[in-house]
Amino acid sequence: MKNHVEARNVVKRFGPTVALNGAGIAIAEGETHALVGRNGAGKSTLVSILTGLQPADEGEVLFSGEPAPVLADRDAWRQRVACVYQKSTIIPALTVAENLFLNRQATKGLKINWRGLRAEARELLDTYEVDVDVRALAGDLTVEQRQLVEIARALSFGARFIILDEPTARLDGAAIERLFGRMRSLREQGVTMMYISHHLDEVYEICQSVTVFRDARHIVTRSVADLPHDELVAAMTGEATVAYEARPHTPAETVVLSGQGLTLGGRYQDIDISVKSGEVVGLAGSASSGKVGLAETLVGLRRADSGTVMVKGAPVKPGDVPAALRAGLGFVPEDRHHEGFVPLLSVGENATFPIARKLGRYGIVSPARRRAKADELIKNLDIKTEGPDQPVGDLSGGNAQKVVFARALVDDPAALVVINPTAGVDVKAKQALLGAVEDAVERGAGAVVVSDELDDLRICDRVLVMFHGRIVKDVPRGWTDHELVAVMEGIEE
Ligand SMILES: Nc1ncnc2c1ncn2[C@@H]1O[C@H](COP(=O)(O)OP(=O)(O)OP(=O)(O)O)[C@@H](O)[C@H]1O
Repeated sequence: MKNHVEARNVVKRFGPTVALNGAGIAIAEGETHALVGRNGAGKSTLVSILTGLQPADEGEVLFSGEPAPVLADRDAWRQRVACVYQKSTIIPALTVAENLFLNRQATKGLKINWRGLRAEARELLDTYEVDVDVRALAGDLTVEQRQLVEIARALSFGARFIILDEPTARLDGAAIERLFGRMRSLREQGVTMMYISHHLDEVYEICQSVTVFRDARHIVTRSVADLPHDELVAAMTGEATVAYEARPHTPAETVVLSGQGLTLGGRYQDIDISVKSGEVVGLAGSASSGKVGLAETLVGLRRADSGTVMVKGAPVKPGDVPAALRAGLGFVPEDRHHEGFVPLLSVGENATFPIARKLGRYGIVSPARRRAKADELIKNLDIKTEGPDQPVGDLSGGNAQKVVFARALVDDPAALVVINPTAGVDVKAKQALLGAVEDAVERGAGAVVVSDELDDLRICDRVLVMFHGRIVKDVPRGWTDHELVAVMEGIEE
């Protein structure tokens, strides 16, 4: 079969870091090809080179056997390749129609023909069966809708190669199935796709072949049918890895975090929740269940219309994150780009932010102490970085997530609230992060784990399942996937 896309012997350096070291990939026409590897392996760097956003230092990129266009020729790139990123390329303050026709508006003379623009946008979305209002602001779309708009936009430029970079990281089970349905039909129409994910079961479900990168190099390319799961993991990590075993906990009687009578219009109603020292409580449910809104209320990112949040028995000022942190909460937010870290600050500054007061006198942080603490966190969470002084914005996605985690743990919180804690982290790093939650719990913290991942919920002593804004069931440890999913989907109570 002909190769639709090829990257050969690509080298890319960022200062002292070699992000790609002679790596390559060959993607056959019409296939869905997975690219997997640990955090920092070089996947996103390859994406930026395959989409013409960055030049390679060495090596070449070919589309259908022809050399890639020069970087400045954006139109030529758009006709060849598009990427649906974790972070959207869509502009939130513009409408869907404007986003679709940015830089190619239907003009009448010098004036933009808005009616024409909307009609064209509607026609385009209809062609690709995307049911989204073209007048809606892109910022108001759900993650799923936004991805569909991005795919339609890519196809409308004539691109027959689409890269999906961790597209399921923020989708619930039903939305993932819809995305896969759409990917299958794109494939039937001959579209070639590259699929990046840390969910290896998805790779087996939706891809025909897989390429593994490790430490900036190409390790193997194989048909998924010929590469069993354990061999795939071994290729990624360079060693045999066993599945994570959740540990038993012994909760104390003391309640460290509770919410009483919490209601937030349109999100959740009449919630009572309490978490003991030494206990892990899960929150599960579909995207509309209210679980994230509830967790965000516990940490002060949202303010409930009524009800109280208490940490260690004392009420916390509603809707006030600093007050929640002072009261003893540590948290990992859903959107690390907005609430998680400050990209221009260093790994050390971000990770030790909550304890800045304690690291130096009179509010001045001693650089030596910050560095020592940061070194410890980098080692414990296995963060791949040049060192504590590197800006977090330069880290790979999964490693940035670990910095957010480090920050949540740094002040020995009485209660930990983590939302989709392992989003974007690799199979081995997941184990390190879940282990870090269990370590904190063994030191006496209580934890709330909000997740779409059943594997994350396995460390929970009980899982509260939410449905349409209410807690419908308190499921003790020992559930099967099928049982929990049935309750989450409201099929079974
Ligand atoms: N702009 C940059 N400046 C400095 N280093 C960078 C930059 N971009 C990437 N890197 C480094 O290059 C390496 C490869 O990163 P890349 O983002 O490609 O990894 P990845 O495989 O996509 O990881 P993840 O699974 O975490 O998303 C990392 O060590 C990262 O820190």
